[in-house]
Amino acid sequence: MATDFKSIPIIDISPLLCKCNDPKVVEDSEVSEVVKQLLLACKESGFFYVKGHGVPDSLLKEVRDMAHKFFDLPYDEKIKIKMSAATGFRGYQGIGENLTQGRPDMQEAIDCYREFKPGRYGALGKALEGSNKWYIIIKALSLKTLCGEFEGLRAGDPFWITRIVGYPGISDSIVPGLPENYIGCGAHTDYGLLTLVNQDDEIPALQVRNRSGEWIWAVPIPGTLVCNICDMLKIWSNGLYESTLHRVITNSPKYRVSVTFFYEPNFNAVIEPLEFCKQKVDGIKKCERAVYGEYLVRKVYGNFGIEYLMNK
Ligand SMILES: O=C(O)CCC(=O)C(=O)O
Ligand SMILES: [Fe+2]
Repeated sequence: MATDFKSIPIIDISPLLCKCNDPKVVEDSEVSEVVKQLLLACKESGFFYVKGHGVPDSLLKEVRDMAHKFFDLPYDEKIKIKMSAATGFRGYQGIGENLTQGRPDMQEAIDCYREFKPGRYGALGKALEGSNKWYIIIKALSLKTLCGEFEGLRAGDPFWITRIVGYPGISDSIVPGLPENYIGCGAHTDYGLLTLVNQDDEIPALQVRNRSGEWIWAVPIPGTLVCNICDMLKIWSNGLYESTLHRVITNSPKYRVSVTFFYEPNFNAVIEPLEFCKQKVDGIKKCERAVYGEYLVRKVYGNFGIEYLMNK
């Protein structure tokens, strides 16, 4: 359970980046300090900003600018990369097509998933077979270089998802009958391990819920990425780390974009609380096991209303 945090910490991870290949990294006091801050954030709120991450500001902005350009296109252009069950749920979805807990979100988006050979993940993986579309995806995945060294080396075969999301400003909205503060994305937790959010400057929209139920703003801080712990990492840590509810509120007339990179476990990974995390609470198992791919596919079907997609 998250604590009653009132703000989200900003953590400068540059010592970790500089020294991660140093054989004496575990003895380094600067690195220990970063690890201490990360541990605290993972336990207290499950959210933190990172700075000193090594992704140039200009690249983060270029990706957001490209997203704005795409969403500015006429609808007929955008649906040229339309998402459906037939595209492996990859591509463009219009405003209100994404559902959170059955309710339409006031957003449009492009979804991309790691590409893999048809058949690689058997019957379960079939739902997500397809190829990603459009150039921005390549750019958005520049963020992936951050995680690149994990692939094949440390994490084995991680899955990933990228969402490029556009939230129309209040007055621009083409959807009639909206409430005053409308929901760009309903309250949810993320599915995999770690999320990195590259959000537009100057438009507060992302909110994170603390234990008392208060919504704490994750206001944009230029040059930072917002990071949050996701469901699979919560299970692995036996609930030591929090996968915290968050949502996106639109109360600005400005169009906002966010580009989110979700770093995930292997598609077939069976996720169970790690032994040493159970030992911290007298061996008690606090989270149920999950198979990541099953969990993801169930969520994807839930988000888009499978009958709706099958009939399109
Ligand atoms: O737009 C944002 O700031 C975050 C979106 C989000 O929470 C998500 O896509 O999972
Ligand atoms: Fe999220």
